[in-house]
Amino acid sequence: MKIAIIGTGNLGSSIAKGLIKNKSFTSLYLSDKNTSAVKTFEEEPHVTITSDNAKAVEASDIVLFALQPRHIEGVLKDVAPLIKADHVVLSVAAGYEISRIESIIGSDKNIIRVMPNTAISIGKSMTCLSANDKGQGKIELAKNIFNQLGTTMVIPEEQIQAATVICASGIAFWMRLVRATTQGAIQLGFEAHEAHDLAVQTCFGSASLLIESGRHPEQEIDRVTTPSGCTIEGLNAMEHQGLSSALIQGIVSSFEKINQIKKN
Ligand SMILES: NC(=O)C1=CN([C@@H]2O[C@H](COP(=O)(O)OP(=O)(O)OC[C@H]3O[C@@H](n4cnc5c(N)ncnc54)[C@H](O)[C@@H]3O)[C@@H](O)[C@H]2O)C=CC1
Ligand SMILES: O=C(O)[C@@H]1CCC=N1
Repeated sequence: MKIAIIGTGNLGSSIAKGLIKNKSFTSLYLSDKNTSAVKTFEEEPHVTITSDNAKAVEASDIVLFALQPRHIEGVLKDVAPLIKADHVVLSVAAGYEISRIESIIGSDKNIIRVMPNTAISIGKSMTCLSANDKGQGKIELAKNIFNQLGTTMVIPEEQIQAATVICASGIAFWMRLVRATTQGAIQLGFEAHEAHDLAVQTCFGSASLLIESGRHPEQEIDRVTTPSGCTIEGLNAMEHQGLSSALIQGIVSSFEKINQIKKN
């Protein structure tokens, strides 16, 4: 596969790292106005670092646009004449609908919206995919790429905005929970690095329990909350402070922010 990533910032460089780790390409062009984030990859075999988007598009079959929503339109317009019917165009831009991409490069092109997260750099992304009519024929190709970098789910485009919040922004939400646990552990007397290690491994164990058991989180909570014990005391104190409600409100606020981003 000959892949180009246009925009190698936080997410583009994470995807590049995952692809390079997996060696899942015959050619990988990494194009950005500022290539500092991917300089470390320039010695990798079959990887080309460039600031020439057109060159990257012309050299590739799959073009992934990892640009901020406010920048993607200009770049799409620049390279539109170079995008052929055989190209597979992938966009990770939050709130930037397929219809807007089609209005620039045409609805006769293979277009797939991809919503991964930064865990893609270590092959642990939850990636949601949604294609236009022409792109339906390439959805298996996209699944093959992103299933090597984590797990995928094909969803209707109407759900990509929610997937952005749950799966992409979700990394930051879970990181904040880990950080808060670490702060609590420090208050209880652990050194910061010890607190971090305890919090991270417990978080990893919790997620692994759910993945491997297939059980509901509350079933696992019931296995921890000894009657009159410390766990239920802590959980109820958190809920009295609005823990679940705060998380849900944050998710909804994040979703609503994307509506504003769409208007830009
Ligand atoms: N960061 C994340 O965890 C996720 C981000 N996204 C989406 O991915 C997109 C990128 O987000 P980030 O990586 O966080 O942003 P970023 O700002 O870190 O990266 C964007 C890159 O685009 C480059 N760029 C800007 N104009 C360019 C041009 N004309 N030609 C070439 N490169 C150009 C910038 O130099 C920058 O390196 C956004 O649309 C965001 O909504 C989606 C899911 C997760
Ligand atoms: O925060 C943002 O807007 C982007 C989309 C999801 C993660 N980062």
